[in-house]
Amino acid sequence: MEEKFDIETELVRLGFEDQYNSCNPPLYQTATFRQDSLSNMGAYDYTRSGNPTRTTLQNYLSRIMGAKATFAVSSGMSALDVIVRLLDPGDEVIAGDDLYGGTHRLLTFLKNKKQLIVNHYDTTDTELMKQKITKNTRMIFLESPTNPLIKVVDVRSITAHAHEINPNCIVVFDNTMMSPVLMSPLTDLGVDIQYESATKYLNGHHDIMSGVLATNSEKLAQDLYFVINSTGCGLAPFDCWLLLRGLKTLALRIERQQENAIKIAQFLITVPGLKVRSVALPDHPQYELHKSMAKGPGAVLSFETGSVETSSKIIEACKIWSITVSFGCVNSLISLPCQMSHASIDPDTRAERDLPEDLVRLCVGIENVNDLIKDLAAALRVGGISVPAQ
Ligand SMILES: Cc1ncc(COP(=O)(O)O)c(C=O)c1O
Ligand SMILES: N[C@@H](CCSC[C@H](N)C(=O)O)C(=O)O
Repeated sequence: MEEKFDIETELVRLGFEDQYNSCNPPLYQTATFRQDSLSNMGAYDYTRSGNPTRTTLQNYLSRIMGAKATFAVSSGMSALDVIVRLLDPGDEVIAGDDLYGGTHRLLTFLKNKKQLIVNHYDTTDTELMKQKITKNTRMIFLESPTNPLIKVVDVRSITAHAHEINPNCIVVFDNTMMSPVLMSPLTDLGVDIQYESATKYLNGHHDIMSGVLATNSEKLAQDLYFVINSTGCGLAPFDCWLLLRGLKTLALRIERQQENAIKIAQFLITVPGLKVRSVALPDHPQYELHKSMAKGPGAVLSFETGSVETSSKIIEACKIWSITVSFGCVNSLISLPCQMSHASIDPDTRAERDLPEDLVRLCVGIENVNDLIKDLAAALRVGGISVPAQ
């Protein structure tokens, strides 16, 4: 059996074979492959069905994610689209009430078309989840920590319970907020499918859109591949190549982003009047639960100021923090989720789910942390907030 190393080593080791021993994986920028003869198609015929650069990426991701099979597709949302196609009309699914806005949008679209029965619950309430999961629950969608409220879900208990009630229930976990460096839901928490928006940490440079799906079930792997090949959402070769390049520095980037994020959370709690949400802070209500599932808090945090006007002023006064959706990139981003990433959740639903309109989300990058804190402190003052001298 091939020796397996820690993820920091696996990320730079790549571990692929090339006829010329090239140090980096070759880019097979081709749509089609010639056949030797009519009867011998060879390993590849058409890039929608498979491409060697995509195979290199997928094998590498499988080692990193502890998966039997991994697939790279054109975005995080297309990963979710592939997953929901495994369901039959009328199937019952359970989803969190603080899922990423785009996830909520796709599930609501399918619900409104009467293709699925979708019920949203507070997935941080494990007892409630245990009551709601029945033998008819076909799929459960979980995220932890949630984006943008940073709520933590007991993934292990919910998954074990779901499998006990219905062994065919597919538990799907969106690991975009943590990445495989910080959390291994497939191997450690027992979920059936792990997916991530690789547009975020995995790539880390905001120059491609991509999604990855991973599973340890051969049956699910076959079904997922069938959908990917049939719909043609497999990641294009050049984007696979860029993702391979970005992945090599994943552990380093996360380490630095997380270190900066912890210092920023510690700075924000010294500012009177702000309600800070971060799993880096021991007073987070599920600090211990998060620690039991992940190796660190990640680099996304949020805070409330008490008014949308104040939050907007702060966001617009930042010089280093750019007003941008997304996260997981090397540069620091600031946003107002209700008007940006989560605008696709209608205002009534946002209010019902206690998603504060003034919530500011910070996605911390690799810059000098003192510069980031100074910039944020100056912006908070522009917003009329008194900031203690650092
Ligand atoms: C938690 C989470 N999951 C999935 C997605 C979808 O990923 P993508 O933008 O790559 O389609 C996003 C962001 O877009 C996200 O924040
Ligand atoms: N206009 C986009 C918004 C993308 S949000 C990206 C990211 N997941 C985040 O949380 O910032 C859309 O309609 O999807």
